[in-house]
Amino acid sequence: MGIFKILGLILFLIISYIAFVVVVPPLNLPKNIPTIPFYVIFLPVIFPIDQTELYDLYIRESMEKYGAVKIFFGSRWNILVSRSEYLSQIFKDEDTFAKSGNQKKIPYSAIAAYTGDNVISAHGKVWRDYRNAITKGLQHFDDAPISKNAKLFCNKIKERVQNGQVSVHMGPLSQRLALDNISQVALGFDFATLKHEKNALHELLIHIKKQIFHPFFLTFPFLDLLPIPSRRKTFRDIARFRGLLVKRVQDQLINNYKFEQTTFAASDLIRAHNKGTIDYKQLSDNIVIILVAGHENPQLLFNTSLYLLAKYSSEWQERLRQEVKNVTDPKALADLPLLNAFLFETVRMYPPLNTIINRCTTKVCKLGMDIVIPKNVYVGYNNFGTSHDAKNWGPTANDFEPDRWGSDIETIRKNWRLAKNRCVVTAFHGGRRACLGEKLALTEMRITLAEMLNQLKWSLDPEWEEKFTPAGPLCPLNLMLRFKENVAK
Ligand code: HEM
Repeated sequence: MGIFKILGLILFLIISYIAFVVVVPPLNLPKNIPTIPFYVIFLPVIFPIDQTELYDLYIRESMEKYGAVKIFFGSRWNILVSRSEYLSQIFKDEDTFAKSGNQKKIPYSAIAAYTGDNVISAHGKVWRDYRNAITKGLQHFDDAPISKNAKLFCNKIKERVQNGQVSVHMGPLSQRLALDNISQVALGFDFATLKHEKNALHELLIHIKKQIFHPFFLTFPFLDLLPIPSRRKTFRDIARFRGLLVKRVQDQLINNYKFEQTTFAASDLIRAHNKGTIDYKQLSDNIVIILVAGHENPQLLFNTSLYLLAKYSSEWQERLRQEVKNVTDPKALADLPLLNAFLFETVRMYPPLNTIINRCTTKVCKLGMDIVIPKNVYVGYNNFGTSHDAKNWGPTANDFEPDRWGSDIETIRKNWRLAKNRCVVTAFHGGRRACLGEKLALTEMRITLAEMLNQLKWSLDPEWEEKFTPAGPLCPLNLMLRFKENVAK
């Protein structure tokens, strides 16, 4: 056999192997749940379809019938769950469905280099050490910077309106707001992107995020193992960003010992580092994750809230405007029925983190009564599926109806707690691993939306195509809004 024939045969075998691994789930995965065809996950790359449409067309029926499906994602076959009973089991049985984030799943990838080993993805004692360090700072915080930033944010929009800008692209502006909020509330320094249009750290962040969340490398992370020059540069840029970020915290809190007198989450992390509970890399990883989770997730929810208030402007924007107009104490916003029902419904309709696959089975186990899952299988959850399932939410599951939460604040709060406890809204996870930033994120929403409702009126730009993101975080895609000043204050 000639050399070309041998090479051809080897190539054929490699391609067949890859095709077999991608096209067909491993034979040991449970047979009694459906398989979503492997190509489904690639459709948004080829066609203009968003993830809510993708879910409705290709996943919903199987998911609602069986509560779990097999799905190809991140170079492997996973089990994706949306039935509340299964979620409740996964959230409770931490030891069997152990957290296994990117640092374990794809340690060689750019995304793992970015966020490292942190409180969201760690497991066991390491996780407890991280969580103990940051809980207090994220639960008890000063909301004054949020109010100040909300005013700066409104001024930025007004400037654009006064300069004749017809519509505003909300993504970049809301990222500035979210970065300034989390850096001032939890990390003890000011990112200052609202004050300074040009901001080197912000520009570097935008640049590396584009590289990290490149759909191709996210789908095939093993490509990060190859010596591709542009990807090597991405790794260097990530290291530079992390170094600069930690230096900002260091200059602001460590070098002048300010961490000793402050209660920022970052101050507690520094104390844990000084006591030897965590090492320098763990300190850096957790500073990075506070910035990442602490700005991206509220930014998504904020954009979705603005979108829904624009879409239902005559009803919801006006009702909320009336409700907030005489409230002067930001803390009192937490007691307003309409504002809170609106926010809970927004989270239900469009959970900012839609699909999360970061748990790995530590042994052969049973999900529910009869889905047998082998060891070392990644299991994730689909928040959109859970909160749009008629079994959980009745025939109006797909409709935006804030009134479903109740009409007085006690009932609304009770229903929110119940929805989380019953795992029919899992947007903030639940149980021991529940999101530590829920209170902070909702405070940001209330304060900023109230400020905006008082100062501005907005509508959807008629040119904007009403679509959500194709994959990953869920929010309106490239949202464009038109603003005018609220003169009848
Ligand atoms: C709308 C905003 C937010 C949403 C929807 C959200 C959602 C979530 C979700 C789904 C998880 C669990 C992730 C998983 O299963 O692996 C989580 C965990 C976490 N979130 Fe958030 N989050 C938000 C805002 C924030 C903010 C502002 C912070 C502040 C830093 C934050 C900090 C955390 C932390 C520390 C955890 C890990 C908790 C643990 O495992 O012990 N989140 N969040």
